[in-house]
Amino acid sequence: MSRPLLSRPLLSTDSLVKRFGGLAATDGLSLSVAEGELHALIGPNGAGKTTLIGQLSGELTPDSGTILFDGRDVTRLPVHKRARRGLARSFQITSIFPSFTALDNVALAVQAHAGHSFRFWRDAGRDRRLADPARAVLERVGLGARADTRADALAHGEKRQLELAMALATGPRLLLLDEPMAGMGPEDSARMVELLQELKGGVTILLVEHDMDAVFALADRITVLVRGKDLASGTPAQIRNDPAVREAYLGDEMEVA
Ligand SMILES: Nc1ncnc2c1ncn2[C@@H]1O[C@H](COP(=O)(O)OP(=O)(O)OP(=O)(O)O)[C@@H](O)[C@H]1O
Repeated sequence: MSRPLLSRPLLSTDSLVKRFGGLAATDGLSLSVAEGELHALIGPNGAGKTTLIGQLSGELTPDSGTILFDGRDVTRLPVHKRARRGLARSFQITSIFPSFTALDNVALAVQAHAGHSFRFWRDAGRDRRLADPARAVLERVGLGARADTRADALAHGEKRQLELAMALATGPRLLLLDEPMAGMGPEDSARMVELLQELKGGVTILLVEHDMDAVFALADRITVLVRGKDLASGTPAQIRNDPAVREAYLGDEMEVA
């Protein structure tokens, strides 16, 4: 049974196309993400998931088609203007300042979003207007006890939690998460699933993830991308039972989901 979208989608694409030379990495894709849902995007390597996220965040410009966010056309809007409107991509670990504490890193993200022009940005964590909300976000992702630890002393899983905290600190309405479990062991993955479970509903999430157990545990809806096209979209149960999906992609992996 398909779940109707109760409201207009928070994010949608219409006939989106992105080519790299002769290859259509995004090939006429129309996708919609409803407010409040956790929508997972899966597909084999090279299916075009990262390319799509890049276009949604504004790092890549589509060749044609449109992207609507909250009813407005953002197709040509730069990254920072989309972020201002609440469309945020989780920061990559490379954007963490390694010699700063977890708190300072999050405080800087709060500051960047608030648009304050503080002069001493190295001391962002000492300004209570930044530190208080930053601490709250660190608590939310389970890093409260690590606030004063330098980022480079955090374990890999904690760094990914920190990235998530930095994205949440910008107060997004929709979070784009590109493989948040990548490189994690089973314990950290389980912790991240728990964390996303807690965030679900409060913020709309578009999740790209290869970990099928995580995807099927978390997603309200799943879109399967193959060669830049939407092979199938639906609830986890619909996707699990879709013969075209099983044939084209999931095969045996579905047995464990
Ligand atoms: N900058 C680029 N220049 C040329 N080709 C690219 C570029 N970025 C991506 N591609 C190609 O576009 C296709 C889609 O790549 P993309 O990284 O979006 O897939 P993906 O689904 O994210 O894959 P993976 O699961 O392996 O991360 C691939 O064939 C890839 O080689």
